Amino acid sequence: MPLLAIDIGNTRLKWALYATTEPGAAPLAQGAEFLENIDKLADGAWAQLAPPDRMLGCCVAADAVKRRVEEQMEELWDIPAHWVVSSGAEAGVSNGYDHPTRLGADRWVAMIGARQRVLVAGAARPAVVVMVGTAVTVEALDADGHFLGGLILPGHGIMLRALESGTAGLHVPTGEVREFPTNTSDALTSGGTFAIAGAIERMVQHLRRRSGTDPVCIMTGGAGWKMAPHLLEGFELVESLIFDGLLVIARSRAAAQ
Ligand SMILES: Nc1ncnc2c1ncn2[C@@H]1O[C@H](COP(=O)(O)OP(=O)(O)O)[C@@H](O)[C@H]1O
Ligand SMILES: CC(C)(COP(=O)(O)O)[C@@H](O)C(=O)NCCC(=O)O
Ligand SMILES: [K+]
Repeated sequence: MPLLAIDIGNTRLKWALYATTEPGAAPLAQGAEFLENIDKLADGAWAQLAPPDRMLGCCVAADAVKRRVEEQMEELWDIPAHWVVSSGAEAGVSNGYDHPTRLGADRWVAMIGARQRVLVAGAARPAVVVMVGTAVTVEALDADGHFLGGLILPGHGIMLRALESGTAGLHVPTGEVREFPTNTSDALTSGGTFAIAGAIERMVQHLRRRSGTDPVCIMTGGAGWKMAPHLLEGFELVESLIFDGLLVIARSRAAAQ
């Protein structure tokens, strides 16, 4: 029962083809495309795939992007596109958002993937789940799998572009992350990195105070590797977190049928 899993963010579409929904299954094939290239998927990366017989995705990009992806699928396969919508509860995670359906589907799916990793590792513990993509999100899950709330902040690229467009003198190449930056490039790169690191550390503190125990810390997203060396807390970098979450959801929905 090959499953095509798709994660559409504001910068890139990531996809992976799985033979089964077993936890930890390695994908048969996977790839990523910038959104400007998604109209070539049917003629390119997807052309040679073993045909999937189901698809499950999450999308936080515009509806027009989602439709373009559905068109690429229709060119090759006769399967419906199923997109996850955040809800009050799914696959063992409950949603504390004021309006559960307004929570970004990528955030919801990542938390469902993280919750499974926490439970597979042993006793139920609270978790901080960080995604570093176009934007950065920092979520708090309690030991019962309840989403307490989360932060949204600009990613590296948006921070730099905002500073460039809002000032006269900040047009410089990318710099290095330094504790004490001594040039404009390093000051900007370090400022962005430590802004994100600071937000993450605060959420870890908040959750530790709220739950009285050390949370599990999990990070994912295209720019996660940039942040990993600069965090005080021990974060596990899990590239496949959204796909893990999509597999959990696919399995739990199939079991409920
Ligand atoms: N090789 C790379 N290709 C694309 N993005 C990269 C790469 N390396 C780092 N990045 C960073 O990752 C971000 C995109 O991450 P991604 O998780 O795909 O974002 P989104 O889910 O918002 O589309 C970019 O904003 C960029 O800063
Ligand atoms: C926060 C996000 C923009 C993150 O998008 P990304 O960086 O993954 O492209 C996305 O999850 C979103 O549009 N969320 C809806 C608003 C919310 O979650 O409250
Ligand atoms: K994303």
